[in-house]
Amino acid sequence: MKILVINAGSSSLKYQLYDMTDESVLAKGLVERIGMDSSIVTHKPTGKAEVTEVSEILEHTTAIRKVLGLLTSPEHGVIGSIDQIEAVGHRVVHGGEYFGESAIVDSDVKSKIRQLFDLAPLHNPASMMGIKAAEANMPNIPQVVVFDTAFHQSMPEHAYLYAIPRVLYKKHKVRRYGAHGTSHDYVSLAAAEFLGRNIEDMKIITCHIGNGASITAVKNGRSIDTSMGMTPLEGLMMGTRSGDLDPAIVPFVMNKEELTVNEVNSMLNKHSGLLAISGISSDMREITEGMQNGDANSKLAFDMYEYRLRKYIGSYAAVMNGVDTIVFTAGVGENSVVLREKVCENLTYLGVELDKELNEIRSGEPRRISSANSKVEVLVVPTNEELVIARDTNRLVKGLKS
Ligand SMILES: Nc1ncnc2c1ncn2[C@@H]1O[C@H](COP(=O)(O)OP(=O)(O)O)[C@@H](O)[C@H]1O
Ligand SMILES: CC(=O)OP(=O)(O)O
Ligand SMILES: [Mg+2]
Repeated sequence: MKILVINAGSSSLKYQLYDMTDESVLAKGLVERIGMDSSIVTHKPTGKAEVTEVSEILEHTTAIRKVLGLLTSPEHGVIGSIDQIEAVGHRVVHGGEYFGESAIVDSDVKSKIRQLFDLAPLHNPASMMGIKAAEANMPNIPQVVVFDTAFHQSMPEHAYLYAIPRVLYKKHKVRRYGAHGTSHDYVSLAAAEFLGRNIEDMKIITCHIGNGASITAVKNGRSIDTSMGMTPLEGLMMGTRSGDLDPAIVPFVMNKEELTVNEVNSMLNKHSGLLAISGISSDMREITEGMQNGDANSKLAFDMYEYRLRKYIGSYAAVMNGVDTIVFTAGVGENSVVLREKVCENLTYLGVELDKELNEIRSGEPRRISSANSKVEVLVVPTNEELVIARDTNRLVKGLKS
């Protein structure tokens, strides 16, 4: 079965086409700047040259039409016709309390995703645009949704409730949901597999640190706490998001700076984090470079990012009464040698001992970076959210057919 996986953002659309007979990727790519003056399409067909095109793409339906055109084009394509795509799998960030697992899209599922717009105003409307665009272009094939929040539905009440009037949970479902669950689930299982251990007996801390960043305590294979909250703003410091802050700062700043709700939301989501502190960039590569060139603001941004990550690792060791495995994943976690080194340097109290040479090895495979004497296994496990989405889509669509 050939499955198209779509991860739609408000102005971007990432895609991967899988052949599920061997889980190979036939092509992948990205449409950026949808709705802006010039959109950029980058298409990477396996075994053929990469193409970049600049064109005007005003909305997601056109973006998908463009992608389908590239996938079937004689020059850059990898399939003869759109009919070869048998299903589409979508990443949806927020599934609220409705979805503990993936689902086949129908009108009820769409209505629930829409009801969650309020809880994830930056993410769910974009997912819905992706779903609608896929339906418009491929009306006769099943669509599956895979939720970032699903893996975290196992959190106990004492971890997911906020200490605010309970009526807010009853009336508006204000609680912690977490995100990146597809990734935390995948890398924790891959870590257990790599170590040849049963995940049921493990205490794992998974650090998914990319553009968005979150950390999860995975005990006996289940998420028992995670740093993202009702929305993907809480927790770690991120590229452009503040992460944790005193909630009293919000009304204070709104008042002093005469900001609207939208403005303060935008400040915390898009103009904070590494970008705000460094004044240079949200990208950890540029921060590291700045730090190495002696830029004090880049160093401060790096130090704050690392410090906050280490605080969470300590607190999740506390909530699980110990930790046997720490996993680094996503853009920063998989690539930043220096961040992993700085974090581990200060975890010796847990029995962590980093092997600096192993830490410097670059590879796309799961690997150990702790020494043989370390009491805690420290691993780098490349994440693959798209593959999980393709697998879930495959499983659900096969179920539909049988
Ligand atoms: N070699 C590297 N060193 C440090 N950071 C890196 C490196 N390569 C990528 N990154 C970081 O990874 C981030 C992107 O992570 P990724 O998981 O791809 O994000 P997302 O999926 O949220 O867009 C970039 O913003 C960059 O900061
Ligand atoms: C939920 C979230 O933060 O997603 P991303 O890392 O893709 O921004
Ligand atoms: Mg990501």
